Amino acid sequence: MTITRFMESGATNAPTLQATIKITHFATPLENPDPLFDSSGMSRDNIRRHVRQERNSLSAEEQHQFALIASRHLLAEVQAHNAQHVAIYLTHDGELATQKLIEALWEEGIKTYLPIIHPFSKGNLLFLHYHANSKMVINQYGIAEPALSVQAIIPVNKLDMIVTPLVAFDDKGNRMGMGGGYYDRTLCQVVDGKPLAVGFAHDCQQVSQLPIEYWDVPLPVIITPTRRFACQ
Ligand SMILES: Nc1nc2c(c(=O)[nH]1)N(C=O)[C@@H](CNc1ccc(C(=O)N[C@@H](CCC(=O)O)C(=O)O)cc1)CN2
Ligand SMILES: Nc1ncnc2c1ncn2[C@@H]1O[C@H](COP(=O)(O)OP(=O)(O)OP(=O)(O)O)[C@@H](O)[C@H]1O
Repeated sequence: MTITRFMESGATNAPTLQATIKITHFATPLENPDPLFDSSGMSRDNIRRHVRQERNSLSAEEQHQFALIASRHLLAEVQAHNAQHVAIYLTHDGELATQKLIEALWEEGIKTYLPIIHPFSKGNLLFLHYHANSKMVINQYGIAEPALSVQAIIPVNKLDMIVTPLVAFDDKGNRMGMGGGYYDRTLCQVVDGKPLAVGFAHDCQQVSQLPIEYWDVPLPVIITPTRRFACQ
C-alpha cells in the first residue's frame, strides 16, 4: 500500500488538560468533514446513541472509501513506530472497517491480534494472534473473535500498538466506547506510552466534548479518514 503524504495545519492548545493537541489534515480527495456535533450537556448514553446512528447511516460506498483512505494513514502510523505486533478489531456496528488494513498489515509481515471477551474475568479483554487460518467463534455481541487458545495469547505489554474501536471522541483525545469498559481496563495497563493506543474512527464520530469519568484513558493518537489528532 502506498502511504499518503500529509500536510501540517498547525496546533491548538487545550488549557484545561495542559496538553497540546496537534491536528494534521491529510491531503485526501475527501471533502471537509461535516460540522462538529455539539454534544455539550448531553449524557454519555445520548451521545453514544446519536453517534452510533450517524456512523450506521453512512452508505456502503462511503464506508468503503473512508476505510481505504484511513487504512493508508494507519499503516503509515504503524510504520513510523516500527510496530510489529498490532492489536486491531473486526468491524461492528458501522465502525471504520479494518479488513483491508489487516490484509495490508499481513502483507508487511506485521503480526495482528484481536480482542476476545475474557472467559472469566468480567469486563476484561484478552488479545489473541489473528492470522489467515485462525479458527473463529462468535462472541456474545455477535462479533467474530479467535477461538481461545493459550498459545495465541499476547500480554498487553508485548503489543506495540493497540488500534482501538470507539464510538465517540473529542479533540482532546477523549474516547467513549460501547459501554462495557473493556478498552478502559486495557488502556490503563499502558506504561510510558507502550503499547501506543491509536483510535480509529469516522470523522462523524468526533463530538465537541465528552463527559469524562475518572476511569477514561485519553488516546495519544486518533486517526480518521481526513485527520490525525496527536495529544502530547
Ligand atoms: N469491533 C469491536 N470489537 C470489540 C469492541 C468494540 O467496541 N468493537 N469492544 C469494545 O469494548 C469489545 C466488545 N464490547 C462490546 C460491547 C457492547 C457491544 C454491543 O453491541 N452492545 C449492544 C447490547 C448488547 C447486549 O446487551 O447484549 C448494544 O449496545 O446495542 C458490542 C461490543 C471487544 N471487541
Ligand atoms: N479500569 C477500570 N477498572 C474497573 N472498572 C472500569 C475501568 N474502566 C471502566 N470501568 C467500568 O466500566 C464501565 C463502563 O465504562 P465506559 O462507559 O467508560 O465504557 P466505554 O469506554 O464506553 O467502553 P469500552 O472501553 O469497552 O469501549 C463503567 O461502569 C466503569 O465503572
